[in-house]
Amino acid sequence: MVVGVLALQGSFNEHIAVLRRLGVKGVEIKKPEQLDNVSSLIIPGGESTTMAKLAEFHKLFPALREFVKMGKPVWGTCAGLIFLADKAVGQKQGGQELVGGLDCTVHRNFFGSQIQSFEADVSVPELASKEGGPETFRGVFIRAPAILEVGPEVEVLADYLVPSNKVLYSSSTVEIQEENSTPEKKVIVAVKQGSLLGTAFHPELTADTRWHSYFLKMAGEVGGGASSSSIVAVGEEDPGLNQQSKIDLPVFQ
Ligand SMILES: NC(=O)CC[C@H](N)C(=O)O
Repeated sequence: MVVGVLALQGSFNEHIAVLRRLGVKGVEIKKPEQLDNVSSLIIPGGESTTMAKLAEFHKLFPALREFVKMGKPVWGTCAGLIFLADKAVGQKQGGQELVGGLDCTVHRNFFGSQIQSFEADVSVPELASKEGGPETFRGVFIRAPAILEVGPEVEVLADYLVPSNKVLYSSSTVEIQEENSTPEKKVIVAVKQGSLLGTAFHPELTADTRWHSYFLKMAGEVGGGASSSSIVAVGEEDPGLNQQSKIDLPVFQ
């Protein structure tokens, strides 16, 4: 099984490294025609406005939209999630082009600016039921988006209770605070809609490979390309992963 990883900008190398650890080849996608050689795609985190400009320059948008429309599995992480959303708010002036397909509205910098990036455990019941392991996942949120609204077809896979000490100060989030009288707010940070998966955080920056494994199974079901034996289950065959709860950010190895 070969998984495409959009390699215009951002953490594509880290995704390819995780795939390698799971015994799966990840190939860089930089041009529209390269999408013909893969049956699933990861759109990494990075900076969505820059990524959109590069995608436009390389004439990738029509091919990416076609890929999504054909029902091929696509996973967007962070900026990738923004790319996949039907609607994004908090965009730079003039907005930015989106691939779309995922029936949701995201706030581009929901948690504030770069220095308000953080790590937190998010609740992941569906992931734990499919992949085993703990009911929480260590989310690395780097100037992360959040999902504000989802359509009826969208399954919520993870949410995060924003604690009161993380009340946000940046101008991009002021309107969110004003709308809510209580400072605590449960926000959606991972969703699935058919063959589309979106996470607001960066699973490729942790040692826990369950989201990758989950996506590979989605890709296998649609493309018939992944046998479950080609996917290393977390905590089973890789002894290093038994220590995953102790490892926060070793990441790119
Ligand atoms: N880590 C990320 O991918 C950050 C995404 C960023 N908020 C954006 O607008 O693109």
